[in-house]
Amino acid sequence: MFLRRSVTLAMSLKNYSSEAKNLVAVAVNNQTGVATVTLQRPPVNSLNLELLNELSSALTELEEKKARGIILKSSSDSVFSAGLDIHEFSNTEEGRLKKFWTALQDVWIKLYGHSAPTVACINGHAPAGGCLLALSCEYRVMLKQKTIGLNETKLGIVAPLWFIASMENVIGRRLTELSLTTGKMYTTEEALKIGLIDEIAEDTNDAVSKSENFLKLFQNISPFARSQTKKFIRGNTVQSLVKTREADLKAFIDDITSEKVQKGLKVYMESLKKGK
Ligand SMILES: CCCCC/C=C\C/C=C\CC/C=C/CC(=O)SCCNC(=O)CCNC(=O)[C@H](O)C(C)(C)COP(=O)(O)OP(=O)(O)OC[C@H]1O[C@@H](n2cnc3c(N)ncnc32)[C@H](O)[C@@H]1OP(=O)(O)O
Repeated sequence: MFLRRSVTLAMSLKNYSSEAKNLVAVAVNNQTGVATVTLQRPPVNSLNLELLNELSSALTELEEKKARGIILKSSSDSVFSAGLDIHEFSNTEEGRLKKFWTALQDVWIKLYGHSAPTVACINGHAPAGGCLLALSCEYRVMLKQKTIGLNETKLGIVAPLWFIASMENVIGRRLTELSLTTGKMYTTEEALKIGLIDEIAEDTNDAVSKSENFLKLFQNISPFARSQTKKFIRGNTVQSLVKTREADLKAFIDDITSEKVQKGLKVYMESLKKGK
């Protein structure tokens, strides 16, 4: 059993916030060193700039404090995350769109390449950016009767290459192509069948317990050997974004601010409201 450093043990329960509201809560189990990171932005945990900034800070701190595992979950049993907050796409505040996309890039780079083993406890629906967060983890446990997928084409937008790579590295190129071009949302049972998720859970307690069981696999593995191996496997995917961040940001801003995409998003948001 490899012991954790005492500095990690000092970290118990902490909320991260740049505002009065806490959109991400982090609780570390002092016995195991496993951190549970909970997204808590009702009603649907849509990812806005503030939430992404908090998540990014939490991931940095868990890297510095050498967390022994990370479980990413939602405070709601209905939605894991509805993906990017669509209101951010029409935000006209100067520089915010740039900050928003940069924060998303930061979160993905940190989560995808984190030294700690990571599990997505998908205790709710996980469309688009919600699916991206889950795909960035090493293992996925999902509640039954939910949905998951990269549905960007349904909104008339194009998933960037790093979204595609995240999916392709889990389910392979052929299924990724089919899934993304059709904007397919998979049910939990379908997702298990194609390997998009690893386990199905009855409820959130069961999902957390299954996530913890996955992390126990590493109890007797050297953290250095494990994280270095992960780096070898994931390094190229992370670097492909790190090296092209500016071009990726420009492509996002050009695409999302185009008249055609803005019109499509407006129609999509209206259809979401009508769906009630
Ligand atoms: C050409 C070269 C291009 C190069 C490429 C470069 C860049 C590409 C450009 C852009 C890429 C951008 C990538 C985007 C990824 C995303 O994540 S986009 C977001 C996609 N998300 C969705 O489609 C999810 C939509 N939501 C739902 O399906 C449902 O809400 C739900 C999650 C299944 C939950 O259902 P439930 O019934 O519980 O809740 P409601 O539907 O009633 O929703 C409650 C409330 O929340 C609002 N809402 C839902 N989702 C979002 C969201 N994503 N953002 C903001 N707001 C959201 C919904 O409208 C309701 O609001 P209310 O009516 O005011 O109560």
